[in-house]
Amino acid sequence: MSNLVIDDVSMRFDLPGGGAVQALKNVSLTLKQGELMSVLGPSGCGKTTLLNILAGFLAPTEGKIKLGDKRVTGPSPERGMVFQQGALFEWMSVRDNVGFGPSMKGMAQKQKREIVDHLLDVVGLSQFKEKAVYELSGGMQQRVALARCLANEPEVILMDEPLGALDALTREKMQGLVLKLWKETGKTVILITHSVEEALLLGERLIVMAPRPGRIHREYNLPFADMGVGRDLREVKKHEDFGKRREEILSMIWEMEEEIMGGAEQ
Ligand SMILES: Nc1ncnc2c1ncn2[C@@H]1O[C@H](COP(=O)(O)OP(=O)(O)OP(=O)(O)O)[C@@H](O)[C@H]1O
Repeated sequence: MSNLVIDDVSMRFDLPGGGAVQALKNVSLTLKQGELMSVLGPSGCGKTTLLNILAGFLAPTEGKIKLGDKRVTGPSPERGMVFQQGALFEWMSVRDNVGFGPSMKGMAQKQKREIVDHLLDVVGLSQFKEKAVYELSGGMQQRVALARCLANEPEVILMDEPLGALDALTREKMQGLVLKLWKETGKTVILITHSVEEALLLGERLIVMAPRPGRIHREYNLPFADMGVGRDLREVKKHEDFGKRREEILSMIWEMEEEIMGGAEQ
């Protein structure tokens, strides 16, 4: 069981013209294997910076990240990333995109085919194996991105606004798919979103971050992700507590945004 530990992480960006931005300050958090956490917060509070540090794309200026016993010092297939869009190989078929990681590992053709077929079945794209990525809709492309990430057998899946570019209906379907994959695979998942509803639906833990410096402002443990597995998510949204939490968090973020705007106008 590999816990993901964020241990007193701070990140400062030195600016070329002098000065610095404190993007994160003293962020600490432990995620148990298999936990699903969503991250919300106003623009500039350090969400993407935190995800990039977890992915190993950035080294924190202070503190450390550990996955199990291992310290994170760079990117690795054990921490898979799903971006908003544009991270697929457009000219390759769906099958080759999903099989890319296993190919890089030198996996035998037969085993690779089995893994790819299974994952395309899981994400509902078995009929589209031979299509080129550019022939698919945005929602289908994100299904490919999820399958491609899973093909690397990551322990942790990091998602940066993975559903942000989709229309409302497709987004809702994909939220259901994320819940299904989370439950079926037992992976640890961290998902950044700008949507309060999505964060409530897709976070058994939810953190709200605050800016200047980027830090954890509030943390919630929520029942809605578990409730939503295999269910119509619209039913979950009708839950009385869902509405209450949505209003509470919306007001919290609204106030932070107002403060930022106030600061910017001075
Ligand atoms: N490479 C960089 N150099 C300088 N400043 C940076 C760099 N990357 C991020 N920042 C700054 O760090 C802060 C946090 O940025 P980050 O992109 O992590 O925020 P965010 O919460 O993901 O924002 P958004 O919701 O708008 O995507 C911002 O003030 C941003 O301008």
